[in-house]
Amino acid sequence: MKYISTRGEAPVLDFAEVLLQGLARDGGLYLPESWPQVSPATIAGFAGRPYAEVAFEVIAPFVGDSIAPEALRRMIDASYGAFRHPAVTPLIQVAPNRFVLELFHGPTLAFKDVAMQLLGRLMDHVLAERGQRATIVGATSGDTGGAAIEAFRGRERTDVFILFPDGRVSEVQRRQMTTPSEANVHALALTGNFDDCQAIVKGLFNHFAFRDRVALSGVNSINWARIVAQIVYYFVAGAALGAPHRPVSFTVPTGNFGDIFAGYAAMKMGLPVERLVIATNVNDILVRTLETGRYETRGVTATTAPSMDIQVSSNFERLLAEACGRDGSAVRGAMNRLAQSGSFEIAAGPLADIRRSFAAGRCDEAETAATIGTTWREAGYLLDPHTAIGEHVARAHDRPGAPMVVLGTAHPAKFPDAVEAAAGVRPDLPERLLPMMSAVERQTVLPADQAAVERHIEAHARAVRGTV
Ligand SMILES: Cc1ncc(COP(=O)(O)O)c(C=O)c1O
Ligand SMILES: N[C@@H](CCOP(=O)(O)O)C(=O)O
Repeated sequence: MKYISTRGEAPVLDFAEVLLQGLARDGGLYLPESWPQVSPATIAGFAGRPYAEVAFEVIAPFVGDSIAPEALRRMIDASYGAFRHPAVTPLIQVAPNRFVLELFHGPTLAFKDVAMQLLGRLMDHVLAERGQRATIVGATSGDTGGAAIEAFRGRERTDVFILFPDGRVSEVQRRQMTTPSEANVHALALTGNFDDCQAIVKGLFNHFAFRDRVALSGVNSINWARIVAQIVYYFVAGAALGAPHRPVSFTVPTGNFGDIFAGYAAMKMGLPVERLVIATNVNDILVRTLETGRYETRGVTATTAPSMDIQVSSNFERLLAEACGRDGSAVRGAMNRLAQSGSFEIAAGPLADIRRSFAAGRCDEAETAATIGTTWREAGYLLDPHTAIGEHVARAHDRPGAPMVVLGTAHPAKFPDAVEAAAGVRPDLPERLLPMMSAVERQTVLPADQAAVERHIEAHARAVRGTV
């Protein structure tokens, strides 16, 4: 399998290269040259099979001959063996036609673990085969950071630097990043918002001298391997609910558009999907885009669903590339306008194409709290604020015929204050995570400034390895 950049001007790469590269060198995001197809008979056969077996069948065509099949299978087994639920991503019915797909049974209680547990192992494997090291830099609005640190802590071939917005993540999220004591883990609290952190990460990738000096790699969903691992649970849920014989809809709490793009990929691979519904909080750039055809950034508002406090939604570029027939110059034009003026217009054809597969809805703070409260009282099920946003939007898009799956992206115990205020019950952290709540924290506070981040990373490389 080969990969091409959304902007059409970067080298065509194989899976292992894409895994280590993160962002393409033309500033774009990698996409597979074509979508592997999964036949209806294969989808039907996924029902009831162990998660790891389905994962291997879905992921292997994307990996091609970059990694030996036995090694890939071992890494998949180890990744999902670490989940605390035997089904890995169980489906819970919350209404006659609606289900929550619980994606938070991994080590850090968020859906990020599903991909990150595998990504850590894949990167380590490829680096070891090549005798290389990498510097991983990631931006987080709360969950990617903890999941990445958990996946890479103590690994000898990688240093991991996570940029998070100071004071804008929950205490549990912050402690997952600041309490690991391994020397290769670096939590950087930036005085800005998530979009500032993400812009700095992209800036580091576009500063080629720095990128090459530190052997920069990325773990955000700009890295195609993240998306690949997330495609699996769409097939697992779809098959459990009757696919390929009946279509299924998914509502996805959305920020950086990675998770829902994985659903789009599953659909392109043959999963019958009725609707992909984008659910946002008041940071609703994606809802406005679907309504008006104009992608326009505005200021970020802090909410009780901090991981979705995002305006620049990276993976939308992948969807735009698809809708524009992989026309790199059209995508480059849109991204240049976004950089220059903070907005771009989507032409009528591509917009109609996007609207055929996607719907969208927003959920404000009062609606989030009300949804947590009513779901607890009526269904006895405790939602975290991100999943509650999905549940609220899903209710408005529920249709008879196709079951609706809401992606449960985080465990309520990651956001105990918001959940307690809304439902009147305080969700408990699993016992294994309790020591973290009184452990010593270690973080560096930096301005939201690319040069300051570069200096910090290079100083570390000099101190530890005598290089750079
Ligand atoms: C709990 C939670 N829900 C939803 C999202 C949004 O996912 P995505 O950025 O893939 O759209 C995130 C962050 O990415 C998250 O951490
Ligand atoms: N919500 C995310 C933001 C980063 O998203 P990613 O999927 O691109 O890593 C977070 O919790 O950090």
